[in-house]
Amino acid sequence: MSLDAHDITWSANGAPIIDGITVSLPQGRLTGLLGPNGSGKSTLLRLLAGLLRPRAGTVLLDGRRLGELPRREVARRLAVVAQETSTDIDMTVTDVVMLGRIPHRTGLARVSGDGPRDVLEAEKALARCGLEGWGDRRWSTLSGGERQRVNIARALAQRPTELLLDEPTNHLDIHHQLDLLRMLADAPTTVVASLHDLNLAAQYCDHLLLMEAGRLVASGPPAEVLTEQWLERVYRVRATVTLSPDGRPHLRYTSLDDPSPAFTSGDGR
Ligand SMILES: Nc1ncnc2c1ncn2[C@@H]1O[C@H](COP(=O)(O)OP(=O)(O)OP(=O)(O)O)[C@@H](O)[C@H]1O
Repeated sequence: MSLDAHDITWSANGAPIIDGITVSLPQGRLTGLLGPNGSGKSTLLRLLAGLLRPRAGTVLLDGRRLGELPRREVARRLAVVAQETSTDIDMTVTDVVMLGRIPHRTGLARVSGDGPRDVLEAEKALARCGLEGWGDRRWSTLSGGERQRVNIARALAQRPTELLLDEPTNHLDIHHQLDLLRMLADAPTTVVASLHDLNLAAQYCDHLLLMEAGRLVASGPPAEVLTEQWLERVYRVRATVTLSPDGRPHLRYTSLDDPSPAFTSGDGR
């Protein structure tokens, strides 16, 4: 089970958005995709998911070109949780989660609807997202964070081998952010998630990818990627990095434009 990109590019209106990225997602691990606003994280996730076709280069699933695989196989294998969700659909939580089971239906089940396995997977997925008993709630009545968790349950119900999530901690309170990242870190699935909270990325991810202006500028374990030098260059922040006993970095930062006493000297204060 592997998902790789080789020298992929993508552009819009002649401007390069993804500029020659080569990447392999570590199998069964949680990879954090980092980078400032507009650096290309969502676009890279869409390319890896086959939702966009690279202008050049290839995306390979188990060594086979994504564009040449049967769509059904890709729909079973890859699950995507995108950033935006529609607010006005009139479905129950169970209906939404069951969407994740559609690629698995074959033969008669395509028309006969949910089978016992589908129901079981949906219930398990809801439970993993702390949503037991929520099946009859109407989607349109859910809060932003509740919708986010239902969408993640839909992706888990799909039982993907590769799970791609665009800012999955968006809308979630800190308790649910920690629960989600722990669950993703413990899952036997290959997971890549774009994240803006660098300390959470450091705490839970096995592997990090750091993007800047459409390019992948650093990749590796958190302690190799979240360095003071990279943070200053890519995010324009001055950081102090300390390592916790398990070797994971912990960051404290301030903007380069902020003359904070913690980071200045000789100014008489
Ligand atoms: N279809 C498009 N047409 C024009 N520009 C686009 C298109 N898609 C993306 N872009 C531009 O490409 C850049 C990368 O966008 P992308 O959404 O991938 O960034 P991101 O790293 O996910 O940002 P954020 O952290 O703000 O979500 C942005 O400058 C965006 O405006």
